[in-house]
Amino acid sequence: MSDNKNNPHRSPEGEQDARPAKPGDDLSEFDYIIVGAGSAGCLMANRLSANPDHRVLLVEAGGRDNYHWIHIPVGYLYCINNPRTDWMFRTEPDKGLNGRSLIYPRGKTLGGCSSINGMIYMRGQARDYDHWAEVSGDDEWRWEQCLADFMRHEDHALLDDGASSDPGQHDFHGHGGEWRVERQRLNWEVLDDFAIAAEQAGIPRTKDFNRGSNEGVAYFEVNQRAGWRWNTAKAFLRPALKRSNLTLWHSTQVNRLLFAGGEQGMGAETRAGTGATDAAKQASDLRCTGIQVVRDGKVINLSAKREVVLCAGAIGSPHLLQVSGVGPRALLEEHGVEVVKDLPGVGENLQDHLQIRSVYKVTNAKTLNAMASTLLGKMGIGMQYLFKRSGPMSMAPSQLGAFTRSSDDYAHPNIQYHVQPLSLEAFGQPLHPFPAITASVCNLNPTSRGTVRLQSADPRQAPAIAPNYLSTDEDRKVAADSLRVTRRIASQPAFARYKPEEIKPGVEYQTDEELARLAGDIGTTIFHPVGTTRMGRADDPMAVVDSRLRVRGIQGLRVADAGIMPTIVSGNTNSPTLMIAEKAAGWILESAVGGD
Ligand SMILES: Cc1cc2nc3c(=O)[nH]c(=O)nc-3n(C[C@H](O)[C@H](O)[C@H](O)COP(=O)(O)OP(=O)(O)OC[C@H]3O[C@@H](n4cnc5c(N)ncnc54)[C@H](O)[C@@H]3O)c2cc1C
Repeated sequence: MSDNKNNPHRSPEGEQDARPAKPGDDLSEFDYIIVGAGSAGCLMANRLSANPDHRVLLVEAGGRDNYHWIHIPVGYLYCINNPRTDWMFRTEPDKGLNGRSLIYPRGKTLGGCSSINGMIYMRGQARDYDHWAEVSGDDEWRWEQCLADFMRHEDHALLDDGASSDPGQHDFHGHGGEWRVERQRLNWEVLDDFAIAAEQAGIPRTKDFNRGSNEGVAYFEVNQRAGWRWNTAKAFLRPALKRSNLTLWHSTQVNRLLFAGGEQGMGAETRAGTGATDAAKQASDLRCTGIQVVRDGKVINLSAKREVVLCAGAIGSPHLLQVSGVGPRALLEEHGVEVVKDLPGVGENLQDHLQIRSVYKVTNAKTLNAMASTLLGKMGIGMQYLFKRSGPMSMAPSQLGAFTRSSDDYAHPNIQYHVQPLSLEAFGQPLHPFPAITASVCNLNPTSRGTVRLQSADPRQAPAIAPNYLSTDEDRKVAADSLRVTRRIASQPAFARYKPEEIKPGVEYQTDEELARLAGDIGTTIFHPVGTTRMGRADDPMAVVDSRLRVRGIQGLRVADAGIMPTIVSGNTNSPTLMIAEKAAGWILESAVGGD
């Protein structure tokens, strides 16, 4: 292909990502094709391309991560709900939220959600991973094994000097990897006192949330480097792009997966029936052979000799599977999609953390509301960042964290706090004109389950996202109890000097029923959708992937992103997703060596 415009190795936006073809290269054939350059996809591209013999293509729907607000931490506020960086999804009206529909941010740029997220470094609890091992029947998912994969790519700032006064730091943290973890660069007196109040309310101080039990209160650690956001594009992708065997196509949406084989060729299962013998035959025959993209108005098919790896996230991966004919038969047929493989679990089992944001108006306190309300204040904030890379512009939106129990019914922490020195009516709205803090609390282990379902056979049309929040009695009870825990903390002596006034949800509401309804009024996503392509044992009909993340009944296809979590982790989901990708990459490379 001499015409660069039609050369699939050329990025649509310029030369930077183009890779010169070597003589004899088939320009449409790779060993591995990775769909999505988000949190998982960037790590995956790095690992698979480390062997120069592997030709790897990474395809991302969003553009480059060259928007300044991606890199300045506070810019999070400007990346959410911005079509330059966000898919701009909305949820279906949700009964548990009293009929409200939420904006549902998902990163659409290199780095994916890691380019627009809150940067909190959190692994969850050991019991989360031990549970995955039980559900999947594979001890590789036990906490000890997962810990090794967390540490494999970690670069913890407390180990920068080669030693730490805390010996535990070496046992639980890595250094020299790509994924930078630092302490935050500012603190707030009002949050310091909130932490003391939490202690007075019975939540112990912790020095590290990431050793298997995150119980306690502390400032979060963040994925930043010297005051800049550290997204996965910078960490994993940029260094790998120097390799001539890695090709990146950004601004290119994958429209569907391509298949071959099965009982009667592509789409066999629809025609061949679903008897056990057929299923066994398809399991050995049906193969994902590549992807289809549209570039410059042209349909291009690209083939993967070894594997296609889906890293399109908990919304993008099930949607792509469904429009490609892999999903619940009835749903696909309803939308006129030919069934390639009837997998009822695709798009089911959506889990998310619902944050319930209590707002306390305070007096005698410095908060961002007041600082950012005057021109002088704004200039001061700008100067602090310019000269010291600190101050509110370096700020992760949630600074102080706490993990505790909503009631004595729980043997382990089942709620998480994100405490912010600011308040607003809703994301995208201005800060309140009075000093206030927000104590956001979420149920870490919700029992409500939602769905992601295609609405059309056209891959460009967004799927219907229905989280189904607060749809179980247990979740409504935890919501009510967690609001009571918030009140208990705010009423402790250490916080009294701020004369906290609960303006949301409002002290007049006290019963379980009232509080659960209010949780529905003020609850919103904390941006952690997972579970929609979940892993499980062979006899689990709703499992989409096996414990090594291979899509059931289809060769050459894996999912390695947040969607594979059978149950949501008890904490933020970004670094657990990287751990998943790290494991998956290891298995993919092992298969390559074994000729699998
Ligand atoms: C606003 C926000 C705040 C958050 N805060 C935190 C936090 O502080 N800490 C934390 O741990 N977690 C946080 N999270 C969650 C965390 O970032 C995600 O769980 C994690 O990034 C998911 O990674 P992923 O690889 O599964 O998906 P993503 O990072 O979403 O990557 C998927 C990629 O695939 C691309 N894609 C999708 N479909 C296609 C297609 N058809 N063709 C080509 N490309 C496609 C997308 O554009 C995207 O780049 C937050 C998330 C958001 C949105």
